[in-house]
Amino acid sequence: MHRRPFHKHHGGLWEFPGGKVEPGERPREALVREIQEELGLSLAPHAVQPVAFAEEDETGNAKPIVIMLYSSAWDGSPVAALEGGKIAWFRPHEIDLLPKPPLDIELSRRLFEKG
Ligand SMILES: Nc1nc2c([nH]c(=O)n2[C@H]2C[C@H](O)[C@@H](COP(=O)(O)OP(=O)(O)OP(=O)(O)O)O2)c(=O)[nH]1
Repeated sequence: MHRRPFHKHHGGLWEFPGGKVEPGERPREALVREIQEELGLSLAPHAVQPVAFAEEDETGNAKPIVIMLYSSAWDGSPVAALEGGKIAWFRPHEIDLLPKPPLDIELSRRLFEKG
């Protein structure tokens, strides 16, 4: 998980690492780029699999946010939080207890929900 830098929106909260999709990118390409930029990890695009998505339910936001969660296999270890904040590994029950932004709360529920 990545703890957002304190000066940013939702600062100090723990989120799934990632970032915004740029124009002309597919979401999974954005994820591969962001994980390289933020963590120094190379993901193979074909190893990236969609898991869930969560969307803001409030109306009135000019740019409503949708976050897509993917899982992936990888080689190596994350280098550091290269763009600020902090990274750390947690077990599912620990992720439940972390302070998270609203959509990451929703995504972690989906990720760990039992069939
Ligand atoms: N992870 C997460 N982000 C959220 C939620 N709600 C919400 O408005 N956001 C905002 C915070 C950020 O502005 C944006 C996520 O973009 P990002 O991961 O690239 O964050 P960032 O602040 O580093 O981006 P930037 O604007 O500095 O480029 O979405 C939420 O529930 N979870």
